[in-house]
Formats: sequence, structure tokens, C-alpha cells
Amino acid sequence: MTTHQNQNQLFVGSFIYSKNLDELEYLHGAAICVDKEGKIVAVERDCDEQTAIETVFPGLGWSADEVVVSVTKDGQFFFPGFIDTHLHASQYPNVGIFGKSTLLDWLNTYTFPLEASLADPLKARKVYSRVIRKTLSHGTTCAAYYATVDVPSTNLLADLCLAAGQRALVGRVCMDQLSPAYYRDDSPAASLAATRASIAHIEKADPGMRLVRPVITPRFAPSCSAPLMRALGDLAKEMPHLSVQTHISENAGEIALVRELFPMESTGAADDSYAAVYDAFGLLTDRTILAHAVHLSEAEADLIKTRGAKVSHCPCSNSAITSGAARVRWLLGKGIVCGLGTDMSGGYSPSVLEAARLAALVSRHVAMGGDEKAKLSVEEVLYLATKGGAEVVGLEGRVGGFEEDGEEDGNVDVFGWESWGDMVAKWVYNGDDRNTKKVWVKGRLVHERK
Ligand SMILES: O=c1[nH]c(=O)c2nc[nH]c2[nH]1
Repeated sequence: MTTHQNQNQLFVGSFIYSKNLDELEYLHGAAICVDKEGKIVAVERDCDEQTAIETVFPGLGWSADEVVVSVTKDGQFFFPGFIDTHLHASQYPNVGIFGKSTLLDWLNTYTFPLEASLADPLKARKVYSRVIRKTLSHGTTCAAYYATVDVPSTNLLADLCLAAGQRALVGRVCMDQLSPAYYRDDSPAASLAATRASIAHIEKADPGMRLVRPVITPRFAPSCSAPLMRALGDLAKEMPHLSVQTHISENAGEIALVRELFPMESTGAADDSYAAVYDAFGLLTDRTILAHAVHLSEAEADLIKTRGAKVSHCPCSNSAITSGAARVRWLLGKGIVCGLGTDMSGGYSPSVLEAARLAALVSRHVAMGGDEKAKLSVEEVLYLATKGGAEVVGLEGRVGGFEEDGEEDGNVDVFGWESWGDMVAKWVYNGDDRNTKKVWVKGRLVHERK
């Protein structure tokens, strides 16, 4: 595959992207110029290839013969790259394997043994290479990954993302309690030291965090002792350029466990809620990505909003391991920024498009439960999959716009009489990786479907 890296590029045709939460912009007969650095340097309406060559290239100092041109065919369109705001790269071999388990038994039965086994570098390379390839093929240009406790294989994941050209947040998983002895950090100090080592590696591998960045990753409150939570909160304060990712309020048993493990007298938290525990340790910040947020109380949602923390909605996982139906409309109504996560392998699908489809469906279940306003539209779930996700991972204004394209074909039957809005709805409800022909990140072609 020719990647067209370090070449000026012109994209011509139809572009569809989110203007805001409930509006898509349709640009037909438009042109976008992307320079050798992968930056969009011109967006022109009413512009074909010839017009771009004659009127736009001179201003950019480009000559036509050195520019790579991509043009959409009938029914095809460029669409911004999907942002997967929550997934466990290390759990990819387990997609679809969850039986009738729920969160806490699922972790012990399926998840911890697999994650521990990725300390084997050959296995880690195989799993991580495949998850990157698979997510790119579904149009995921940016992913917030959990790796494992193991430092070398976590670093390998970051290196592989960099080599493949996928934007990524890569987190070494911190956990020093309530998991088998073979899979946990030896102490809070050891966990902190390992985390610092992984951060140092990733920052050295990609200075300036152009594509890949480390993310502070306390697995979830039950897996972390109070001293570890405090140490990671202090680390987040020391490194304000880094995001924090963790899980919150996914499952009833988990919530009860947090209450038991962290009584408010011991943490100094304002109340005995899950959100207050993270807040007490300095982990609820405007750079925090909270996965799930299914069973939050009114007060917790208000606290999350006040701190500016973001939510990764994971409808596939929440359904598969029967955690519950997150009330996304309610979160959005409070002004909380939300994106979508595939959450493999609690979720079984690598596709953010599938997550968008399931977000729409789960919202209908919430509506059937009595909240008539809960239903999410096609426009809204596509916003969550792109611009919302960009804000969740702290890359707003940089991604969620035009990093890649999706095109119509494959499983979507188009008859020719549909409006563009109807075609996009059909893509959301029926599309898959066959519809994603080419994927670009920073101007580099990182996936092409033959
Ligand atoms: O869906 C989930 N996946 C996990 O790996 C996990 N760990 C803690 N809580 C979790 N939830």
C-alpha cells in the first residue's frame, strides 16, 4: 500500500461531518487540501479538481504534478475518523467470549488470565498488531487503549500504533489489589514506578505526542488501594498534559464493592459515592475519561460536570455483560461531554460504527423505560463517534474533522432515490468495515480495502 506520506494531497467530492450534536454538514462538490505534514490547509466549497489546481494550488505553492488526488465516486463520501474512547487492546482475543457473566466474575474468569498472558512478548505483538489493523479497517483513527500491567508489552503497543500510523492514548494498567497474585502490581510504589517507566518510553518514542501519548490508567477503584489512587492523583497533577482513564459505575456489584472498600471516613470524600472516591484522590479532572457511567446518581453527574470529566459510553459492553443502559441524553443534558467506546472485550465489536448503532438502540430502550426524550438520532450518535470522542480524549479541534473517509458499498443497499440524510442513516444502521475503503491519519494512508 502506498501511504502517500510526505506528499501534498487533494481530496475532492462529497464530505459529511458533524457540525454540532444534532446537525450533519453535507458538502458536495468540495475540495480539501492536506499538506505533507498531514495538516488540512484549505477547504473549498464549489470546487472541483481543475478549479483547485488553478485557484488554490498557487496560494499553497503546490504544483499539480506532485499532488496525490482522491475523488469520491457516486454515493461515496469522506467522513471524519472515528474515535474509540475506551477499549482494552489486550482483551481483543476474547471478543465474543463472555457467556452469561457479569462484570466482576467476567474479570476473574475471562479477563485477568488473558491480560496476564500478554507478558509474553510474542503473544502481545500478535494481539496488538491485529487489534490495530482491525480497528483501522473499521475507520478508527484514534483509540484510547488500555494495555496490561506489563511495561514492555504496553510500550510495544505504543510502538506498534506509531508504526501503523494510528493515533492512540496508551495506558499501562495500574492495579495492586483484588486480582490474582499473578496479575497485579506488587505495591503502590511499584505501580507508580512502572507507570512512570511506560510514560517515559512513550514520550520518547513520539516526542511532542504527534500520534501516540501515554495515559494514566488506574484500572478502577476496586483494583487500586487508597495509596495507589493517591499516588496516581498526584501524578495527574504533576503531568497536566496527560489524560487519566478509568471505569465508573458500570455494575451494581462493583458499586457496592467501592462503597465497602472506600468508606467516606477513610478517604475524606464528600459522600460515599463512586465519583466522590475518585474526586477525593484527585482523579476527577477535566482530563479524566470515565468509561460506562451507567448507574450514576444525580449528585455524581453534577460532580462530574463540575470537574469537567468526560464520559465514554460503551453500549455494546453494557449490553453484552448486562451492566445496564446508560442515560446518555441525561448526561448530555447536564452538559457532560460524551463519546463512544467499543470497550472490547466487554464489548464484542471492534467497530465504532457498531457502537453508534448500539448507542441509538440502547437509547430507545431507555426511552421505552419511560424517558421519552432519551432517543438518540443518527446525527447525535455520529457526533459522539467523532467530535464528542475527540473532546473526550482531549484532541478537540485536532481530530473528529477530516482525518479519513468512509464510502458507500458492501452491506448497504442504495437504490439511488434516497436523500443524502437517508443514505447516512442506512450506513449507520447497516454499514460495516466494507464501507470503509480508505483511512488516512495526518495525511498518511493507513488502511485501504482492496
Ligand atoms: O468493562 C470493563 N472492562 C474491564 O476490563 C474492566 N476493568 C474494570 N472494570 C472494567 N470494565
